[in-house]
Amino acid sequence: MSTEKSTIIYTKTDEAPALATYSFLPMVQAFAKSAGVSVETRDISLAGRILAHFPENLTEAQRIGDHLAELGELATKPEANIIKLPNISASIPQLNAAIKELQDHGYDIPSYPSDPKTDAEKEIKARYAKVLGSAVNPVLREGNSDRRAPGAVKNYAKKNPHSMGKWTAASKTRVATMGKDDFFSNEKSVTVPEATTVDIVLTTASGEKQVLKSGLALKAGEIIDGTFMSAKALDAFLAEQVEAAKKEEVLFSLHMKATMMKVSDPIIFSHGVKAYFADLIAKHGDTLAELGVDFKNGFGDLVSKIESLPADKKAEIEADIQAAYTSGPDLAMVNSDKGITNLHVPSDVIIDASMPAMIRSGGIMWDKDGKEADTLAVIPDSCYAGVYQAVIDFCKENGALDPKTMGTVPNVGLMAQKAEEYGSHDKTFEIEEAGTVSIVDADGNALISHEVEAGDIWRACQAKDAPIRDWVKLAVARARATGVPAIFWLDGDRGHDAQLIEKVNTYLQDHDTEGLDIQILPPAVACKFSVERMAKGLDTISVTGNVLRDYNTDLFPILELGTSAKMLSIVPLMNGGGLFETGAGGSAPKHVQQFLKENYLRWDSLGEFLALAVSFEHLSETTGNAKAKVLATTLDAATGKFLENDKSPTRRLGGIDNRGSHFYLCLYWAQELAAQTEDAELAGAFQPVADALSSSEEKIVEELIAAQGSEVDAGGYYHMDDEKASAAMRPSATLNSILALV
Ligand SMILES: NC(=O)C1=CN([C@@H]2O[C@H](COP(=O)(O)OP(=O)(O)OC[C@H]3O[C@@H](n4cnc5c(N)ncnc54)[C@H](OP(=O)(O)O)[C@@H]3O)[C@@H](O)[C@H]2O)C=CC1
Ligand SMILES: O=C(O)CCC(=O)C(=O)O
Ligand SMILES: [Mg+2]
Repeated sequence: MSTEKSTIIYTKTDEAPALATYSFLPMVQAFAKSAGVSVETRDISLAGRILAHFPENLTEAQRIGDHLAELGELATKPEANIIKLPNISASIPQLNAAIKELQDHGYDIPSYPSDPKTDAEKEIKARYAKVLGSAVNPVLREGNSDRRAPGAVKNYAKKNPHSMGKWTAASKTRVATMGKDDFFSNEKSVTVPEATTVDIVLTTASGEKQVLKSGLALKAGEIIDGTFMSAKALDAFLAEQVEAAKKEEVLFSLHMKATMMKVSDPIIFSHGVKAYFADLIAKHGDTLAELGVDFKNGFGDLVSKIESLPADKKAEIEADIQAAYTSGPDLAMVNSDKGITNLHVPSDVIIDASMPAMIRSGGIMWDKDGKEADTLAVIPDSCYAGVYQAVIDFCKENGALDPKTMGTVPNVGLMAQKAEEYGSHDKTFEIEEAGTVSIVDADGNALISHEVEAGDIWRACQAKDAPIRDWVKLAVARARATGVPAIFWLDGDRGHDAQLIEKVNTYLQDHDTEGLDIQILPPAVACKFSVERMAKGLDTISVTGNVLRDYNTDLFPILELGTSAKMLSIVPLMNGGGLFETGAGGSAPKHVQQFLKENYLRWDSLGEFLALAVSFEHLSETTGNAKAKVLATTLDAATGKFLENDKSPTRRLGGIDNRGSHFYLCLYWAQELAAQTEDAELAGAFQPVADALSSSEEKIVEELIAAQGSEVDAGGYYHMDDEKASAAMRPSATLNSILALV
């Protein structure tokens, strides 16, 4: 064991998790200090990432380093110990809002040039491209994913079940997917035996060769895929679904992952907007082109850009928008009070959370009047759509699942080194001219070729061999540790999965699988199998690729626990370090809105508590710091007590919120530390803290609750003012003074 400095990195992110950090981090730092552990922050918030890319525009005092790049490097080293809170994966509307706020705060950064003309503008756009979409997680995730609901959390959910909507056989909700001419059906995949370098080349009908990407290095044993979605087929499919939703009298809803699939999915989203507003766009095409409306940013781009039109022209378009709403099917709404539809902003409806939330609610979404209605959930590509249909079918047949009795479906996900679709951004292209796209190796051999037409979306993905081996190993380890069946969700009829299945079968032989139940099933079948077991109270590990890792770790937790924020989310880094993600959910923008309006933060930090305990434990193992081990076990015990006593934020003003829940965690943690007998020094140090917190309980809770009820100023949304936000999140003078003594 080395005796290197014990350091944990705690990330500064965005929105609700960032607010929670102002309250929770000082507590963590105070407790960690007693074990000689320093907890340092690094800023990977959207605002921080923007500023890091424009140092020359900023004063010395305004500059911040590229903390994301720094952590990306750290993640490849054995000493890495990083606690990662959810951050914004920005769409262009979010990026623009963050830039505007920073400019208003006196930061001289450039606006986002959506249509760059000069080289300078192109360079700015390229810098912003590094900030857009899911820019953080792929950099840090140098390991595969182990996400599960710990026993204490699962038991808490069984005892305190969240409400579930009713499901009946009469529900008209269903999933629509292409099933042909899409990424699933066109996928071709090969495993390269030796390391090589490939180019992606489009040969147009006239024989001209356009290199779309050159010098893509592949390692020996790496899987590479190529596939495309036909734009014509997509448009025909979407037009049919608009018709179908109207005919079936259900809401039209489109579910994409425009943040993580930041190249392909905004394009698909734009086709969705164009399908719904086809007549409007045909009629006003010239005006919209002049305005530079880009439907990849959603219908909201039109809504904001027509503001600059003369009043009569604007009114004409607005009337035609209303006509579109009247003649088309009702749209699922994101916010019916504000008239924001499912098609307004591509980052508002994110499939991993939107589909489970819809299923949890009994298959309903909300219409323009805020009324519940069944929905046609449009998921164009058919790689994974069948998973949701399988759950819907089950619920229609059997009624809603019951959180009091249902089993759990943890996940082991392949994601290291930008595996699969989530690593495809730099290899995804909207084809400009018909021809053949090929992946050509160093010897000039075409490994994969596709005939494409203009507008088709072509993409390549990679999955490296070492992460796949590691993933199989992790799956076997989890199956062994739990004795629960482990199902690989892989479809031999899909190009990529067929390659993966071969590797899985090979690498399983490296392990002792005697007595374990390990199966390989296509995703929809695996889902049906798992849900049927779940309903009987049985557990089943889902072992999946990167996309289903994302989908399943919201789908099952949202059904089981109400939210994926309560998940334990561990990324054992391949070089020995640990990345501990907090929960599996997003950053819940609506929590911030509520906080600013009424000084009440509903965010549940349970994910942070769980991550912190495993982080201390990992630290104790890698550095031999025995006190860190005591912090870990006492924190786990405190979290158990926290759940038992139900000290999570209540949902109403006047109950304890996020800050109150942090206080209780602190109290229980101090009590556990004082009571343990492993380390007398720690026990002695925390006895007075526990006593002080305990005797001041009433006063502290009163002070925390007294702060609620009125508007609060955090100094910003994307770029908060540390002093103001900290003051707002630490309103109990009594609690602060006790913490100062730790
Ligand atoms: N790892 C990461 O960094 C991730 C980041 N994101 C980012 O988060 C943002 C929003 O994402 P989206 O996927 O829509 O999810 P949300 O953050 O909106 O979460 C969905 C719902 O889950 C519940 N919820 C989530 N977290 C908590 C919590 N800690 N406490 C209580 N309830 C919670 C709430 O549901 P209810 O009100 O029904 O209880 C919430 O409305 C986006 O900017 C996205 O890019 C998203 C996923 C992961
Ligand atoms: O990186 C992102 O954009 C979101 C990540 C996510 O949803 C997940 O990891 O579950
Ligand atoms: Mg997710």
